[in-house]
Amino acid sequence: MSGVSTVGVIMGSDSDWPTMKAAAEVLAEFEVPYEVEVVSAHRTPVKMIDYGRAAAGRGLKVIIAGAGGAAALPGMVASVTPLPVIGVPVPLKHLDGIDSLLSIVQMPAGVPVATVSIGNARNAGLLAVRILAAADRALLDRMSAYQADLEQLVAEKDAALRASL
Ligand SMILES: Nc1c(C(=O)O)ncn1[C@@H]1O[C@H](COP(=O)(O)O)[C@@H](O)[C@H]1O
Repeated sequence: MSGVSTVGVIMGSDSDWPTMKAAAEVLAEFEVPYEVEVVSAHRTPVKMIDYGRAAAGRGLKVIIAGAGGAAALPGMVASVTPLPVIGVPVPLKHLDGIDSLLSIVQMPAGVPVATVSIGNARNAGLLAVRILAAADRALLDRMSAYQADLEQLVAEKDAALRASL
């Protein structure tokens, strides 16, 4: 992951990585340069503000931010960067991620954070690719091919299911 990254994947704790790595995997699949870093609004507030303020200037185009529990990170980062931020609610032992989901999705007007479903970091990666693809014809074509593959996969599973009846 050397050179200029296009997507920043950040998370409140290293313990979020088992959930968040799915976002990194998608970015790798689509050959989108990305970086990964632990940044916490609660535990490392100065680092979080520095990261958010510097992100666009460093060449990042999208930030994916995952956090569990009282998930301030996605919204706080969104407040200090003009870049699109995608929040991933990370499910923890208590409350199953509902707390995180509500923390991320209930942003005040003026500071948007795109929110994916609980634990669905793969969709965060795919959404980041779509945002980038809006201004990148080659990436747009790859996203269309991915969608066609998905459709094909469902058709094959449907055929296999009906053949087993
Ligand atoms: N929600 C936040 C923030 C934040 O929003 O700034 N910083 C850490 N955390 C979350 O705390 C949980 C437990 O962290 P530990 O496993 O390190 O105790 C993690 O899911 C993390 O995202």
